[in-house]
Amino acid sequence: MTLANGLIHFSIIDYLNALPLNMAFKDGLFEGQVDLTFDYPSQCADNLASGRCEVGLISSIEYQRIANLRIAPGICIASRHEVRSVLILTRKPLSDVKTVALDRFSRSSVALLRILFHRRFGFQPQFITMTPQAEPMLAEADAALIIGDAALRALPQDVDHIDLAREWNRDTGLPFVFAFWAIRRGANTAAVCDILNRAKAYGMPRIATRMDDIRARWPLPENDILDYFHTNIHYDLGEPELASLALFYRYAEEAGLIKHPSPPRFAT
Ligand SMILES: C=C(O[C@@H]1C=C(C(=O)O)C=C[C@H]1O)C(=O)O
Repeated sequence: MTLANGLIHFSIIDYLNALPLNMAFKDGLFEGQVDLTFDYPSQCADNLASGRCEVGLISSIEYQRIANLRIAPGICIASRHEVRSVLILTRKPLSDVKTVALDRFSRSSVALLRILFHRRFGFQPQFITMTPQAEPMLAEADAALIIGDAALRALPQDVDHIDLAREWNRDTGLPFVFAFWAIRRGANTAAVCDILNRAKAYGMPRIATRMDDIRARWPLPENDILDYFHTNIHYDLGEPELASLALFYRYAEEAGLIKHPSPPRFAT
């Protein structure tokens, strides 16, 4: 489905972690070719599923829930050790947690948390889904899952912070792939991949030169922002990331979160 005006419709995450991938879109590099919607991860996936967009930056788990997608090769939002922005805040050891408030904008991290409970403890706590705000979440539940920009804000320090990428890496030795670009069947995949590759090459080298603008929107210390992009998050989808995705999908199936997983298929 190409929209009536001939533009390709992209649904894009607007968290700090997506900036290296979306800066070129924001700077208008593809004006006249693309139509943009900025949304939360869960909504990007829903837009792709419903056909409201042709290309979405979506939670990796959603690839298994939406038919006929192709993944843009070589690009993802992933973390090797600590991601810093996908956190379980908890007052109790996880084995004692009975209720978890889930960030309503997440899908991959929700699946990752459920896999962690399934594999480590063999039970699922009760879940409620909430807007990501630590205090109200922790007033309702023993633990809270918070992702993205909300996890980078000041958080209560009198609770434990568990970094989900670190937990995954401890258990598997692998990075974790939170999100990637997925393209609906019928879209011009060559044109889309060209845009996405150009956007990826454009964003990262400009992060350091845009620091004032970035800090106006995300008021964090400059070094924290640079560390986040250089140490916590990475954007290359290669062999370790593919191995990780295969394991993530297998565990998700074992935990009853998805049906038999299809292997990742890439756009050409
Ligand atoms: C690393 C992150 O990855 C995110 C986590 C997602 C999810 O849990 O579904 C989706 C997109 C990414 O923005 C983050 O938000 O901090």
